[in-house]
This record gives sequence, structure tokens and C-alpha cells, in this order.
Amino acid sequence: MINPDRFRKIRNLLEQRQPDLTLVMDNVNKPHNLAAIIRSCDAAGIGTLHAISTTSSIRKKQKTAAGANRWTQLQLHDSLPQLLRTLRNDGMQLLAADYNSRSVDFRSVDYTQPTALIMGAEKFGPSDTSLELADQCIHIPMHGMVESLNVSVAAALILFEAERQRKTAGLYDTPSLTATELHDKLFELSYPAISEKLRMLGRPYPSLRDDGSFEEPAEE
Ligand SMILES: C[S@@+](CC[C@H](N)C(=O)[O-])C[C@H]1O[C@@H](n2cnc3c(N)ncnc32)[C@H](O)[C@@H]1O
Repeated sequence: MINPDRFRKIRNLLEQRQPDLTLVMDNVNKPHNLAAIIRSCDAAGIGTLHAISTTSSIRKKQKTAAGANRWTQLQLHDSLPQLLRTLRNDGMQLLAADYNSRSVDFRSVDYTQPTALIMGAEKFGPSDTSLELADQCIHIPMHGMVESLNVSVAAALILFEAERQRKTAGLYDTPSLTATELHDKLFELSYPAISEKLRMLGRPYPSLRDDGSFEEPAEE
């Protein structure tokens, strides 16, 4: 059985997850950037983020990053337009982080709205598709000689502006996941091997007690 303190910690993190806040990595490919962005997403309360790649070598690195983190799920996609349209159909505003003539200061945006933040590749920035489909481009003001920040630094700055606004609005105070989503995710994170076995057998997860224990499902 899971340690009850750890169980409560996992439950606490899930109660604060923000399912209507996510991030899209548009061909971000350096392993340390992928890892740092996933870590910042976790810290800001993002449970699921997305990555898109146009080459198999980028895909490989994103796949490795996806397997390395247990708390935040990195979903890999083949089609950027399809992903962005799905996120928009889910009601999200699409914000592309990019320094261009029509982008606005990132602090002027309302992140309490359902939001998907698009981050561009280290070398080339966001793709044309991202820039075309985004509702708005946002930038972090720069006052020095260099033209851009490291992508993981830029992501963290924007995510924590979103976190600040959401915290002020009380969005971390009550769970946004449904009771079923919360229970199932809690079971999966507390008991990864058992949940995988039950999933393969097509069986539901048993109810969890307050200390993290559960009634062993009967053998079929
Ligand atoms: C190293 S930058 C890319 C620089 C690239 N040469 C370009 O032309 O965009 C990687 C990504 O970090 C984000 N980024 C970096 N600095 C930023 C800033 N000041 N404002 C907004 N986003 C920024 C953007 O998403 C950018 O695509």
C-alpha cells in the first residue's frame, strides 16, 4: 500500500490541476528544454501538455521526454493544425509565444480563460501554422542585446503569470477535475502497475479509502 502521506500529497496535487490550461511544444527539441518545460507545467498545475514534431529525430527526443515524467502527461501529435483545432473546439484561446510586430505584452492577457500556450522551436520559433491559427501572439519584453529568451525560461515566465492570475481568481482552491477523473487519476498515480493491469483487463479501479488503501478486486 502507498504511504498515506504520499497519497495525500498526490491527491492534493490533483485537486489543484488546471485541465483548462495547457501548453503546446511546437518542435521544441532539446532534451533539457523539454524536461524543464514539463517540470514547469507540473509546478503550475498542468496535468497534460502536447508536443508536435516535423522530424523523426525531434519525435524521438519528445518521446523520451514523454516517458520520463510520471506526474504530467506529455501527449505526442502528428498534425499541428488538427491539435490546435481540437484545443480551440475545447474552448481554449490559443496564444503563441513569439516576439513579432503584432504580439502583445504577455501580462496583458487573461489566463483565467481556458488557454493553450504555444512555444516555438529553439532555432526557428513557432511554425507558420501556429502563428496563423493562434488567436493572439504574446511576448515577454526584452531590454537587452539578445533577441530571445531560452524557450523553457520563456515558458516558465508565462506559465507563472497564468498561475498568479489563476491563484488570485481562486482557481486552485476547488478541484476542476470531475470526481471520477480525480479518483481514476489518483489510482493511476498511486498504483501504476495495478492500474495498468486492471486497464488491460478492462476492469474498473476499486474505490480508494482516505488513507490510500483499497479493497483488493476479486480475481475473475
Ligand atoms: C530561442 S526562442 C526562438 C528564437 C528564434 N530565432 C525565433 O526567431 O523565434 C524559442 C522560443 O521561446 C519563446 N520565446 C523566447 N523569448 C521570448 C520572448 N521574449 N517572448 C515570447 N516568447 C519568447 C518563443 O516561443 C520562441 O519561439
